[in-house]
Amino acid sequence: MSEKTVVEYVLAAPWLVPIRPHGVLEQHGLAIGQGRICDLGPQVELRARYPSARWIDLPHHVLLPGLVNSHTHAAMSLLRGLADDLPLMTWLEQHIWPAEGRFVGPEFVATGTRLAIAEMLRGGTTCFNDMYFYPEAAAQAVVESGIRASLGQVVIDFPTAQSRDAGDALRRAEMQILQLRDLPRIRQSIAPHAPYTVPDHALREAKALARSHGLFLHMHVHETAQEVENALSQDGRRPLQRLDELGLLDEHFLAVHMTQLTTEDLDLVAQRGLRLAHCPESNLKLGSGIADVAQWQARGIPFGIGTDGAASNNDLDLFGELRTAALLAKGRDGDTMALAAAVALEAATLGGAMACGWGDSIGSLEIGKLADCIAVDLDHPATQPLYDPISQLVYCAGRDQVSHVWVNGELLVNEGRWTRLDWPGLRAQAQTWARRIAAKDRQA
Ligand SMILES: CSC[C@H]1O[C@@H](n2cnc3c(O)ncnc32)[C@H](O)[C@@H]1O
Ligand SMILES: [Zn+2]
Repeated sequence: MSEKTVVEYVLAAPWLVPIRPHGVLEQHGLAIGQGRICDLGPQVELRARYPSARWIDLPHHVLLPGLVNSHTHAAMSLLRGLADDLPLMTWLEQHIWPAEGRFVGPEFVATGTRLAIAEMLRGGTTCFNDMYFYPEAAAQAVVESGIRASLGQVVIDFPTAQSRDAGDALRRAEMQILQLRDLPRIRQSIAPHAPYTVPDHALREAKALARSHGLFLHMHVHETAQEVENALSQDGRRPLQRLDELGLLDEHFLAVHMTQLTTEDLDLVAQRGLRLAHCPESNLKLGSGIADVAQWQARGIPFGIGTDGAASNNDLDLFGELRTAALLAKGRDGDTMALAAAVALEAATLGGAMACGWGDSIGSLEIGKLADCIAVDLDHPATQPLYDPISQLVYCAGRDQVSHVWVNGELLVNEGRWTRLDWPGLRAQAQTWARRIAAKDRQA
């Protein structure tokens, strides 16, 4: 930090989980100034060092980095509950894609993204990695809300609300990258939807575009067994192998889902340095499979945790997702260490930050990092008595216990209430959309 940074306030709590280094610090505080963490240390020392800074006491709370949602389709919050209990391709082809074709446009995306941001912020998510149409409308919602996001420029090779085919989508992406480039708290990716919806030439172009702008690729890969089987019968290769032969796979590639990996696939993922996004609840609900996160860890493959969209999850609750991830891995393998609590929490914070284009700037509470931070109130029957705050956070705390949320040092949730957001107005807009969508759905 520069010598001149002025400490504006100090957050003080009985427990602080910095993520890096591992462990729990007791009676520590964070000094914040100009949107960054300027100091971190025992409260007695911070009091002496910054006698005139505003002191914010959080007497029953644990402070930790804001959670990072490594994969979502924020605007799909408006399609929550529209089609449940279906496998992926039936869900997409018979319900979601027709609904998106009818309703998606900039207004839909702006309202849906605002609704998703409201839900995510209240639940302790300070950054999300999005893949959806009209990212410029999502960007507007991000800027006005104060949250942080990586927004994907979608590439898909069929007619959608926003483009005719993959070539058209790529041309649009190229222009939009420049439009969104300098917006605050926004980074971007190129997001080819999936191996089965984007042809080789467009994947090569997507990679070239990403490279030329220093962006990462964000793609659904090996989500279901059917995806892999279809690719094998149509093309003779597994999708990952095809992506590798096209030169796409490296540390700037975020592969989402990855529930279907052989030993050879896992070796390739590790060799190429891919980053993965684990979305256990969406994978369960769509019956897609269960990712082998123990093998990911055994090979040192970095990963984050994502909710996927609210139309397949059906919530954007990263605390719930964390718990599902930690429990599911143990049940899958009969191994209680398949995903330990502290590892799951690291994936939902630092792992997500690294996977979604934010490098080392967020995801842990360390001096010099951006001040994205949350307080969870442990004075609740669900989290008492207390032996280990990390255990409480992963195995029993609910998102309603998130009391305060700061992004870039700005307080966006104060004692469980949004500071910037107009909830009655937003709820009315979301309900207007729901009436329209339900009316059409009844006609169909
Ligand atoms: C091209 S914008 C994103 C596109 O993806 C669809 N989608 C949502 N969830 C999933 C999923 O789990 N697998 C594949 N595709 C998904 C969404 O409806 C949009 O059309
Ligand atoms: Zn998805």
